[in-house]
Amino acid sequence: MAITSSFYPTISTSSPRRPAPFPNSRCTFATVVSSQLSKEATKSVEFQGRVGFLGLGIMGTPMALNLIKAGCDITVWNRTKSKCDHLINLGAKYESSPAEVASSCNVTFAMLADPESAIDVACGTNGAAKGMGPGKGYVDVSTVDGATAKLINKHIKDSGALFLEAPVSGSKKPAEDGQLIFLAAGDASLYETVAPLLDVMGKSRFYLGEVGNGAAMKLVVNMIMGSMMASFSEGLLLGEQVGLDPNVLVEVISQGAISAPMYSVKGPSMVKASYPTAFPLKHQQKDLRLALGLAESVSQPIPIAAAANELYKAAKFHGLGDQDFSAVIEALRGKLQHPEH
Ligand SMILES: NC(=O)C1=CN([C@@H]2O[C@H](COP(=O)(O)OP(=O)(O)OC[C@H]3O[C@@H](n4cnc5c(N)ncnc54)[C@H](OP(=O)(O)O)[C@@H]3O)[C@@H](O)[C@H]2O)C=CC1
Ligand SMILES: O=CCCC(=O)O
Repeated sequence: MAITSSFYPTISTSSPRRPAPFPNSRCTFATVVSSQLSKEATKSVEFQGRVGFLGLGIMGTPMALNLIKAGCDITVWNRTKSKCDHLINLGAKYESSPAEVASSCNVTFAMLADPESAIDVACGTNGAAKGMGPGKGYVDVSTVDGATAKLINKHIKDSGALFLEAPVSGSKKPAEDGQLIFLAAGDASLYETVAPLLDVMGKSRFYLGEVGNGAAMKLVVNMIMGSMMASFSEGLLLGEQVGLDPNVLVEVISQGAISAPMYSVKGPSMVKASYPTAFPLKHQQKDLRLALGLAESVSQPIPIAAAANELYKAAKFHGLGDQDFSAVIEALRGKLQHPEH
């Protein structure tokens, strides 16, 4: 059924059965692919078709794994092939390029690092667009800017296929638990088709209308998150300097109006100067950079985010890019200097 509303949030972990969109596909649904997986599977999927997954990093791996657990017929590709091995051992197929994955699948998801890699994987030589065509769909769940999403949309649409951007809110643990929040925009019929797959990987999904709106929503959310973490870092260090117990400070914050899961989850590790990577700092800085571009496009001042971005840049310059974004606190300890100083 065509979707006419430009904005409607839905919260769902299951979908009604609908006619098979890909009648010739080899996918079965609601089947468990191995006895090893059957113990872990928490959701099954009502989706008939072969599903491609490009990009098996911190997020892509657990997202694809949840699709396998739910009984999907998955084909994977990753730039570093060794990262495919675990999923291949669990039943995933492998193709040696994004184009071949797209060619062999009905819908293909992509979870890439940044705009450059998202464009290269979708539109480059042997990119997914080369394997796309009528009846297929491409869903980019990477965090990119609107211009990138629109460029990829054009390449995919030029092939006759459908396109959806669907960046996610939620980090490594929600990805593992199938608790992500999808911020989707683009072809409404593709959104309907892949809804059962989004419901396997996530706890909720929002359809936001035209391509670019998903990226904008994601960048605004992550701009706020980056500033919150920078501000939290300042508070922890100021408290430390005036002799407060940082663990008590974290507890006080958790009981008040500014309580946030992020502070309760990350705070105790930050107090120990430990930053196990869930959301790499380099990606948070990328999102602040992209949010600054978004703000520039409408002449909206965002001075807090701009200041926070400088901290993340300094932390990245000093080699903390692959650590968790909570390592931004190190840029405030007085030991790191900004690269331009
Ligand atoms: N981690 C998190 O908490 C969240 C991340 N995101 C967003 O999701 C996306 C992925 O994040 P995450 O999984 O953490 O990132 P990772 O850095 O763990 O993974 C990045 C992926 O992109 C691939 N990649 C990077 N550069 C290229 C390239 N030039 N060509 C082809 N592939 C490339 C990597 O391949 P290879 O293995 O070969 O390096 C890897 O598969 C990012 O846009 C991020 O902002 C969104 C929500 C939460
Ligand atoms: O883009 C990363 C978001 C991380 C989160 O929502 O916790």
